[in-house]
Amino acid sequence: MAIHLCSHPLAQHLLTGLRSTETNPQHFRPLARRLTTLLALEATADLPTMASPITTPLEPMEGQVLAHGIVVIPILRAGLAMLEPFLELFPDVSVGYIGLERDHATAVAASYYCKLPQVQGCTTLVVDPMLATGGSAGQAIDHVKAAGATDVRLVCVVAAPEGVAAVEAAHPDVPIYAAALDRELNAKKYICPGLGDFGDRLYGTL
Ligand SMILES: O=P(O)(O)OC[C@H]1O[C@H](OP(=O)(O)OP(=O)(O)O)[C@H](O)[C@@H]1O
Ligand SMILES: O=c1cc[nH]c(=O)[nH]1
Ligand SMILES: [Mg+2]
Repeated sequence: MAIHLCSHPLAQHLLTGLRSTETNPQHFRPLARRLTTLLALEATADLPTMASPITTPLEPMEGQVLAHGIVVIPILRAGLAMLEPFLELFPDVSVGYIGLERDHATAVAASYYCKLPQVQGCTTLVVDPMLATGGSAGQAIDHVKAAGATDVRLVCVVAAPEGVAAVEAAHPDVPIYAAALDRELNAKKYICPGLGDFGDRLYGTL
């Protein structure tokens, strides 16, 4: 499976807080932000750099800067929880938005919004905390590839084996970064043990 799991102990500590029913939206949001910082670093650890001549206060030297632009695309609405840490780490990023919502009965995601920046030549990070059936992530990746993205990465908090398999089958070139690979989907296509509906936990909706 093309999944990279974040091995940092802090990631598991933060994820445990997100999973607990005792965590209300007020505490859920900062936990999600802190965990995303770790995931963002993991998902970008191999970004290419290029030489940049600079002068320190002592002497000239050849520094290194990021070689390509970065695009971040949160899948609305839960993916919004993961945007801010990317903006803090990479202030130059361009941001696109893809709106997708699963039908409560069928769990099939329908698209309701798509606004993408220029993606050609950039590293495009699609961010969505939950990879369940993989329907939402697969559709989002279809959109960004149709816009010309080639280096595409998917960053999630919790993945289900079913979603990983679906993304890997449709987009074998797209690596997945997550904090956990959970056991399975239940009959309603929720991830178990999971953390419930991320969007509802984030925004206090039901
Ligand atoms: O892998 P899938 O089976 O497609 O499920 C994952 C999707 O489900 C959730 O979104 P939801 O449809 O609940 O929308 P929301 O973010 O607006 O709550 C989640 O944020 C993912 O986008
Ligand atoms: O477990 C799940 C599955 C899909 N979406 C969520 O927010 N949680
Ligand atoms: Mg939801």
